[in-house]
Amino acid sequence: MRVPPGGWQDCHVPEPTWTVVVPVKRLGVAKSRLRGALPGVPHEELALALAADTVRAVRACPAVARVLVVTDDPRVAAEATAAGAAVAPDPAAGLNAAFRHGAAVAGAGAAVAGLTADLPALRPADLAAALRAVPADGVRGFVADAPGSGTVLLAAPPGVPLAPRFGPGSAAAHAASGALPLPGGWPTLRRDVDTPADLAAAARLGAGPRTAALLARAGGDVGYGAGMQGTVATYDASTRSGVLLLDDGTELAFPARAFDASGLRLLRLGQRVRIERDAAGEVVRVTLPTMA
Ligand SMILES: Nc1nc2c(ncn2[C@@H]2O[C@H](COP(=O)(O)OP(=O)(O)OP(=O)(O)O)[C@@H](O)[C@H]2O)c(=O)[nH]1
Ligand SMILES: C=C(OP(=O)(O)O)C(=O)O
Repeated sequence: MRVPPGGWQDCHVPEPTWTVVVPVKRLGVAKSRLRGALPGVPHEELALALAADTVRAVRACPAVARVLVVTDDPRVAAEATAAGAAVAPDPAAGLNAAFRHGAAVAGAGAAVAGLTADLPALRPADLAAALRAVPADGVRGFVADAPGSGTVLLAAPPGVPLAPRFGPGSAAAHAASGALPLPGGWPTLRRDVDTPADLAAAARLGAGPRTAALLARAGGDVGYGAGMQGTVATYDASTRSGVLLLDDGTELAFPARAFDASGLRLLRLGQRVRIERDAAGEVVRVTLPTMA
């Protein structure tokens, strides 16, 4: 038997090649639950790194023919283009509209998968295995996130509308709409990053280079904001709540219980404070930097 010109790999039946749609919010409003997760790192840098690592892994996935980033953010668009992805404008009507628009740009005959842009530990092999597990018989497949309630991937074979139902409780919504939950482990695919605790989990799995560089810049720890500082922008003594201004210029609301936990009797506007947050990103304590 003669070896084909490209070697024996030329004998493989070509696998379906997917167009992967990756929507990314404007960086200033993206990933709000992660604000302050990495002390000393501007929030937009972190949101950009999460998306850049996600897109990089998708580009490196052998089952993927094309990556389409749906965004209105100029920095995200520039990075996506440099990474070899196509960019489509955000219809500015929410996440599902962004997915639908990406699927429409991909074309009716394409195999289209929608993927969230917050998967910094994603390995191309996990994504390839999930895409290969999508049945070819007209049924959509989806992959739930690690907690099980959300969705990280929704994939529709050619000719099947993507019909995305992302948002709170999306795993149940996708199942109810007839999509099959894909059963693999794929830990780096399921590890979406919404909170500081998720970021720490992604770091343990092995974050991509952009996110890893920011983790290193922050000293290697996701501190849940411990050690983070800011100033008091507003304080309402009647509700004991207010808004803090972080050093990167972003605002963070704090509830009464965070003030109550401080033992302070009042806060002054412009006062410098130390901020402690829990693993979900909520402010749990506001103290003076001099307090133990
Ligand atoms: N293009 C686009 N992307 C979106 C939109 N809403 C959410 N996304 C992206 O969808 C992915 C999953 O959304 P979420 O996990 O809720 O992220 P998020 O809304 O940035 O984060 P939070 O502010 O913490 O809720 C993220 O990668 C977002 O960038 C939207 O309206 N347009
Ligand atoms: C939008 C979603 O993401 P998250 O729950 O991560 O915000 C979703 O799971 O559908």
